[in-house]
Amino acid sequence: MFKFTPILGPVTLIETTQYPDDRGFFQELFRESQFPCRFVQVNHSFSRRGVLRGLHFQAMPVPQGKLVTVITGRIYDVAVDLRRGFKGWAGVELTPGKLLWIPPGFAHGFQALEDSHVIYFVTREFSPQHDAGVAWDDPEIGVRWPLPNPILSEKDRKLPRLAESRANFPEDPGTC
Ligand SMILES: Cc1cn([C@H]2C[C@H](O)[C@@H](COP(=O)(O)OP(=O)(O)O[C@H]3O[C@@H](C)C(=O)[C@@H](O)[C@H]3O)O2)c(=O)[nH]c1=O
Repeated sequence: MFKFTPILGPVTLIETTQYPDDRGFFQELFRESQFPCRFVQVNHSFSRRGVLRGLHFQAMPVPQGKLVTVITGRIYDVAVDLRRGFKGWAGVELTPGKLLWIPPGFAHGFQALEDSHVIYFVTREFSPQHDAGVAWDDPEIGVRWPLPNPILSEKDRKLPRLAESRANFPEDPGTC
């Protein structure tokens, strides 16, 4: 069983039913009949508390949709609407059993609120030549990150602001 809650346009929070018993619990994370997107790659990253990854997207013609969740820990997950220019952002806390669907055309980033294992299913294979992003702290976007002094990758420290990267924006990224 899944509960779908729209967060920002097509960005959707998905809550899955957990079936606890003496052993622990069972949950479905994805079922094609409930959510008809095709996923072609599954990623796993581990982040220590305070780590911030983002804001990333895959440029045209290979934009990626992402279905993100945590296996252990807690993250603040952020989607930024970059379809035909910046249209807003949304953030939601994810814990095990909660997933966020981030469609193609949105940049994605998260900050780990605890040591967290994150997994996400993506709709296109990773293409290093199309790997793109915008600065996590771009004031034009104005994401309110929960923890100060984030731990960043070298790459994320150098990402351009929106104003310098508009040419990369996905114009018509499709829905899935
Ligand atoms: C994303 C990705 C990275 N890599 C490699 C490239 C690099 O050597 C190493 C680490 O890559 P990064 O520093 O880009 O990893 P990371 O900063 O975790 O990038 C990820 O951030 C989150 C927010 C997303 O939304 C993802 O799509 C992805 O962009 O892993 C792959 O082989 N396949 C992949 O799909």
